Amino acid sequence: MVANAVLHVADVHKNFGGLRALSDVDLRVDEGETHAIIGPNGAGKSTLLNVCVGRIKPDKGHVVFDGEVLDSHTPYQINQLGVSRVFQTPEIFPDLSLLDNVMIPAFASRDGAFRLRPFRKLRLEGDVRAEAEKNLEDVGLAALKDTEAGSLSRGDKRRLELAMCLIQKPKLLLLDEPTAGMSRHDTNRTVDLLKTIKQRGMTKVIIEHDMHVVFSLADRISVLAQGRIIASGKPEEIKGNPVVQEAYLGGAH
Ligand SMILES: Nc1ncnc2c1ncn2[C@@H]1O[C@H](COP(=O)(O)OP(=O)(O)OP(=O)(O)O)[C@@H](O)[C@H]1O
Repeated sequence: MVANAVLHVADVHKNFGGLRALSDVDLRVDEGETHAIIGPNGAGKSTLLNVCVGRIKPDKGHVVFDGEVLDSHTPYQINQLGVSRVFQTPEIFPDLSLLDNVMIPAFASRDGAFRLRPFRKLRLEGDVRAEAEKNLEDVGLAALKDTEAGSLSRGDKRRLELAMCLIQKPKLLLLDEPTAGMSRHDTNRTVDLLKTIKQRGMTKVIIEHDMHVVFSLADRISVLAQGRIIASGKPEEIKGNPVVQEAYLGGAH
C-alpha cells in the first residue's frame, strides 16, 4: 500500500450470480485528492462505492481505509471511522425539517449513535444548531431550514444530504452522482461548494456522468468499463486516451 493513500481498494472482485460487476479493481486515493470514477451505465461504479462503505462485501480483495482493513466492518462502523457517502437516491428524513436532518448526523458522530431522547434534549444545544445552520448555508439551503425535507426538489434533497455528510467532517467523502437531477445553475453551485471543500483538504471520490463537473473537480480520473479499471490518470491524460474514448465515449468525441 502507498503510505499516503487514504483509501486503497486492493484487487477487488464482485460477482452477482453469473454477472461480473467488479474484476481486479485496484484503486488508490491519496490524502486531499478528488478522484473521479467515470464509465458507462452498468460499469460497476455504484458497486465500487458500495464496497467502499461496507454495503457490499467483495468476493475477493480488500478495502483499506486510513491503514485499516475493512473486511469485517459494518457500514455504520465504516461511517464512524470517517467515511461518508452521498447516495444516488438521497437518504434523508422526509418528515423532519432540514435543520433536524442536519443535526441528526452531527449527534450520531458526536455520541456514537442516534438516540431519540438525547436528541430531543440536545437539540437546544446552540453549538450543534449553529453548525447545522452553517452547513445549510454552505449548500445554499439556509432559507429553507424549517421546511419539511420531503417537500424539497430532487436537486435540493441531494444538497441537503451533502450537508448531512459534511457536518460529520468525514476524512473521506464518497459522492454518487452529486449533481444528478440538478439544473445547470444548481450544478454550478454544487461544483463551487465541492471546490471549497477541496480547499479544506477533504479527500473525495466522485462518480459523475457530467464531464463538465468531472473536469472541473478531479485531480485524477479512473475509468471503469465492464467492471475493470481500463485507465487511470490526470484529466488531460484521460481526455486524450483512445481506449477511454472507444470504451466510454463510443469513439464519438
Ligand atoms: N444487487 C445487485 N444484484 C444483481 N446485479 C447487480 C446488483 N447491483 C448491481 N448489479 C449489476 O451490476 C452491474 C454494475 O452495476 P452498477 O450499478 O455498479 O453500475 P454503474 O456503473 O453504477 O451504473 P450506472 O451508471 O447506470 O449507475 C450492472 O450490470 C448491474 O445490473
